[in-house]
Amino acid sequence: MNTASLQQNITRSWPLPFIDTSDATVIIGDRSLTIDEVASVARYGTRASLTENADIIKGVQASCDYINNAVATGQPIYGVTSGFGGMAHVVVSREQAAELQTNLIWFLKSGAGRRLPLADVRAAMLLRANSHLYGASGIRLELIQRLETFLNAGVTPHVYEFGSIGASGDLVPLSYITGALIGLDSSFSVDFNGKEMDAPTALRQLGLPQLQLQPKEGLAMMNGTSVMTGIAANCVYDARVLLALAMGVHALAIQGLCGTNQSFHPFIHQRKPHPGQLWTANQMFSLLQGSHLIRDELDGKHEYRGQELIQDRYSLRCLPQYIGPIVDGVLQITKQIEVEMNSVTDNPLIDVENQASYHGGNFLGQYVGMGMDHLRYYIGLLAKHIDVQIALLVSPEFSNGLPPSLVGNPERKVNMGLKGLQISGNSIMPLLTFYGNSLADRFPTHAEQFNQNINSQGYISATLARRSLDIFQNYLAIALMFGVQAVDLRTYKMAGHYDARQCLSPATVKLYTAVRQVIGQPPSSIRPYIWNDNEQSLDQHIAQISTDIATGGLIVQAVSDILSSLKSI
Ligand SMILES: N[C@@H](Cc1ccc(C(F)(F)F)cc1)C(=O)O
Repeated sequence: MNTASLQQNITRSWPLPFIDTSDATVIIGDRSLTIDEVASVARYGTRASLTENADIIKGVQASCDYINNAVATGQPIYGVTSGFGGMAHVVVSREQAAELQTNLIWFLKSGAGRRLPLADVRAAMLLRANSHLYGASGIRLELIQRLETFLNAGVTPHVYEFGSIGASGDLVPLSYITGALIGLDSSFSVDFNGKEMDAPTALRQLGLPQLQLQPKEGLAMMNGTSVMTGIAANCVYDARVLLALAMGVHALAIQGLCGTNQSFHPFIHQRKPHPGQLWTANQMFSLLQGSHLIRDELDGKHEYRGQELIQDRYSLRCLPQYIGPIVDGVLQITKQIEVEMNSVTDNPLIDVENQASYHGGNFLGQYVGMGMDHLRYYIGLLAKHIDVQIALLVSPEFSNGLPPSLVGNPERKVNMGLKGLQISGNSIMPLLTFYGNSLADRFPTHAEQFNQNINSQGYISATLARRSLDIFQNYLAIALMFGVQAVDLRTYKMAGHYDARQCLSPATVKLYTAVRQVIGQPPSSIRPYIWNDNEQSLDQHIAQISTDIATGGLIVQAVSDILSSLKSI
């Protein structure tokens, strides 16, 4: 497929510098998928192939045989020989069993708003196929193969951003995927490698016939959490990258503030050994190692420093205790999303071995809803912490001697330094904590004739997480600019020149240099990043850094060690 055009059309594309996608194929069905694999197929066009394992394929067929037999013998099974939801008492005849499934697509075709990013729809298709290969859904291999064909050919159905309450999974969003997959009608449309077209035309171009749904197949396709889980998987991937970057930002800020490394001493953290706290302290310890800009007090010394406090303020000293629970929380979400990705999420489920089917509710997306609620909450907390580090940096009372608002050249009296940049950041931080509000607890209790009277709102929660991550990316760009200017000015105070590379810890030189490179302003010993206010456009720098982060560029690569270590906790 033409991945270049796919990437252009993905609203936000994040190349994956840490995944080797060269001649890789993600096999679906043999074993559990990982978040990296989902992101790799969804964003970068890595091939996805259905397993060839004969037992799995037999299982899929056996679940269809079970359904066909149940219909032929007139057994009462929800959604196969009955109406849907709050109308599940209606008996549907054998003759109408197929029509019931196609009709499901039609009445669910009620999405609203903008379109979902293509990468999220691709993740959803991959996960739907994965779920169906467990052989508990009663759906033909031929339909599952269509998901594979669409993915590998770069054909992505258009899906709306509104429509799911995350209860019967994502009924409305999945109706668009199903309608396109079978070529139901020209009102279903797709992106075909960057070209918009109606679904029947896309099928013709793929050389595929339109398909009639058979009993249970519509329900199997639409009754599930795959869309919200696909969005969530992409979001978790991004959140881990941004968490690693936030650690890099703090390491620059601590050096800019001439903080101590004593607060990260292993002795302290081994006595309160939460995994996230230990990881954070250990990372910060390494990130500051070898720095000439900090107070190196690992030997336990601490001295009076005039008007400066004998120990650092909480945003520095308690950093591991503050970020630790966020790290633990992100890891917990990662695990839960991975379980959801590798689950069968429809209803009823068919137990081929015992020739039985069970009515249940695996489609309820509460793990995703709560997970994405928490993810946004954690992003808000991370942003708030960075906001206070910036506030310390610009205030001479708290910055250990940096100029007010980090003005570069104090001789030019009209220079006001980074005031505007701080205000811009201050406009973003409250939005991120606002996005940290929960949605899962605000469900409509009366949904669908009181049948779906508890629901997760997981789909919208996941789309909000996507938005929050996009905003956070801009915020981190601003924070990095503060970090770079602060370490330049600190270098001047400590060493009499502005080239921070000579004084920073080796682990943060990489990040510092990457930012300088991205904004096209190499480090210099004779001037800091910002000397006079009128010598650069800060908004352009924010945009350049944000784009680099969004595309997994130099800046993200500069924190790859932190990211890998996060994945191995
Ligand atoms: N998740 C439900 C299936 C279901 C429920 C409702 C509707 C609709 F569209 F009528 F509202 C469709 C499918 C169940 O398995 O119990």
